[in-house]
Amino acid sequence: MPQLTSARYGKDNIRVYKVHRDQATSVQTVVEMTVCVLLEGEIDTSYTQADNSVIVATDTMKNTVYILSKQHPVTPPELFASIVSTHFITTYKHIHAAHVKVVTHRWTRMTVDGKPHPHSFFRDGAETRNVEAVAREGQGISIRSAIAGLLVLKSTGSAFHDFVRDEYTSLPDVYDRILSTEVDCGWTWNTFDGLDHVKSTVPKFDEAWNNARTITIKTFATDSSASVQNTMYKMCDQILAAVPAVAAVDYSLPNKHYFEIDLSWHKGLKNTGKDAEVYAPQSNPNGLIQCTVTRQGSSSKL
Ligand SMILES: O=c1[nH]c(=O)c2[nH]c(=O)[nH]c2[nH]1
Repeated sequence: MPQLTSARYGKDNIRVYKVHRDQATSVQTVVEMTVCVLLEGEIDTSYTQADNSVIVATDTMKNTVYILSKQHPVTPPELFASIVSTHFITTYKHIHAAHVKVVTHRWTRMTVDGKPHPHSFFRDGAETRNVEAVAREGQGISIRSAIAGLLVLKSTGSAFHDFVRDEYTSLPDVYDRILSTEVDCGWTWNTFDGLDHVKSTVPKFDEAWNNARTITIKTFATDSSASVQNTMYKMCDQILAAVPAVAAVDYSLPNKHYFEIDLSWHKGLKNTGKDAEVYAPQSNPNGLIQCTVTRQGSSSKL
């Protein structure tokens, strides 16, 4: 007999734009986000017995996201994701968990003639602010906040040497290399009792995002990097110290390689080692280095 061992469904890629118009100043502020809602609960019969009576239509989920966007603040995203996920577990008795992911895209205010423009914005990069909230009946709300898609590069200040060397190894020790990665940095909050607990934490969410972003950028730039592994661990350590309400910090960093090009075959042109100036950026394969760091004495293990 087959057995349904896990079931979750919902609406992905719900795109929402919300504008706030300040009547007094005529300054407008915009938020654009992409939302995913996935529900769990007593929905097995919809899969096993064609019982649609337990299905909240994914179209209804989309409508709900629009309506809640109108009725509530959409920032900080930690609050909005908690509002949406709590809505689903409190509105439908048979829905016991709601996973809500909110990806906020950048619309940065333009500066025109040295002044912030009241209603014009530009997309300054593919970086997004991501939040995943899971409201689970009787178990509160768990939230992971993240920075994703932040592309960074340093042209020196990074080395990689003294790694395992055996008959499979061809990579030379490098004492000065280019380091580039697309940052995916997440921080998981101590579990919230419920929506009121999230509401009382609102001022901390933007502060944590700012701290994580500043620490990531500053450490990337200033660390004399021995490896991606060591540099990312230093970032985690500082974020844990800066944000006490966070239980764990995680990074996933692709190592975007830039290879030297030997041009000596062309009239003895010197372009390797200390003479290297022109490099070949690589798309693949790439290293992928990940870690999660928690506080000492915490029970969670890697
Ligand atoms: O920082 C690095 N970590 C590695 O594990 C690794 N492996 C590799 O080939 N280059 C690098 N660089």
